[in-house]
Amino acid sequence: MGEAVEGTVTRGINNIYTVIDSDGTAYLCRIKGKQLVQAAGEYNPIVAGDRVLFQPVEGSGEALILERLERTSFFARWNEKGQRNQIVAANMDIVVCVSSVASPPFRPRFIDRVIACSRNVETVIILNKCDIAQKDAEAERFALFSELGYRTIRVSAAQGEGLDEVRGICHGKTVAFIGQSGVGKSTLINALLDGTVVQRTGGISRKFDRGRHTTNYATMLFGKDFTLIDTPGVREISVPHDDPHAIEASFPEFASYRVRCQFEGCLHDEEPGCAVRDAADAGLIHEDRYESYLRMLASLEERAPSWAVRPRAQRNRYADDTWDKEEWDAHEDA
Ligand SMILES: Nc1nc2c(ncn2[C@@H]2O[C@H](COP(=O)(O)OP(=O)(O)OP(=O)(O)O)[C@@H](O)[C@H]2O)c(=O)[nH]1
Ligand SMILES: [Zn+2]
Repeated sequence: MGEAVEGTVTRGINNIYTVIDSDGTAYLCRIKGKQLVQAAGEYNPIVAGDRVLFQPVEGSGEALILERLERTSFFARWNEKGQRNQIVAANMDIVVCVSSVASPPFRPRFIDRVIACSRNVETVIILNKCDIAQKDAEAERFALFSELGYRTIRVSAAQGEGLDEVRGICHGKTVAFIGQSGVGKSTLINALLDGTVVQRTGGISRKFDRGRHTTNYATMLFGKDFTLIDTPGVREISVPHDDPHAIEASFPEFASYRVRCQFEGCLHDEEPGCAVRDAADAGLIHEDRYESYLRMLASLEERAPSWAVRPRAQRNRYADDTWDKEEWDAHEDA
């Protein structure tokens, strides 16, 4: 066994992970002892972008992963089938949400959810297929994102419009691309890489790559001066089950009102004296954004697994002022 070294996971397929070391040498890895202490009870222990400590088996090109290092950021979603939170990619500098003017139809609430699933990382919003005419109401809802402080870029991947601006934000960064199926994410990524993808995974990983898996897992791709994490296109996205306040944090327009809510820890639904709801009623917060927020909150309620703290239960605790931090922590640990 060689010495343990740090590396970056470029992808994982069926418990076989490709990890590159600081020289760019690729190793095929399994997890030592089948389970990582850091990942007990998680849907998937390691994803593209993870930093790991691994131990090469000399001369074999293979290695064992010993430890997952702490993530600086991640993209998480609720996996309906697995009934668990699923980390899709980790340690990215930017999440790019790719949406489209049409086919599939523009869905701003999908974008809202992508923002809520992006943890500790900036979300940049791309509107693709701008060669197709957009309805005024949809253009206005899209423009709202930049008014709220998000970077937005209008592109046509097919016609090459806006790509330089996308390259500009990717420069020197690791950028994860998330999008609904059909928005043109692959077309966009191919255009960005423009045939310049630096193949760093080596030939060895191909023997494990049976093709059909490739679109089900996130994969790191190396461009000339940026790194992309391509993620599978999805039809739906649900926010992860964790502290409901994490969702609220993805609505920056609530910030100036929430401090005036009657209850500390208000989730801005039916609580008495909610300043956020009042602001939405008065048209100071865009009604569709508020509705989008309420739906995310409701999804935590309706689809909550047994271990999750339900927002309503939490609100009731606030309301009668018997909120118990220790109880919350116990749920979190379970
Ligand atoms: N009009 C127009 N069509 C585009 C544009 N970009 C992509 N398309 C088309 O949209 C369709 C879907 O493109 P893909 O790149 O395969 O979409 P995707 O998001 O990778 O889809 P998944 O593989 O399902 O995740 C294709 O028919 C593309 O030709 C664009 O800028 N304008
Ligand atoms: Zn409130």
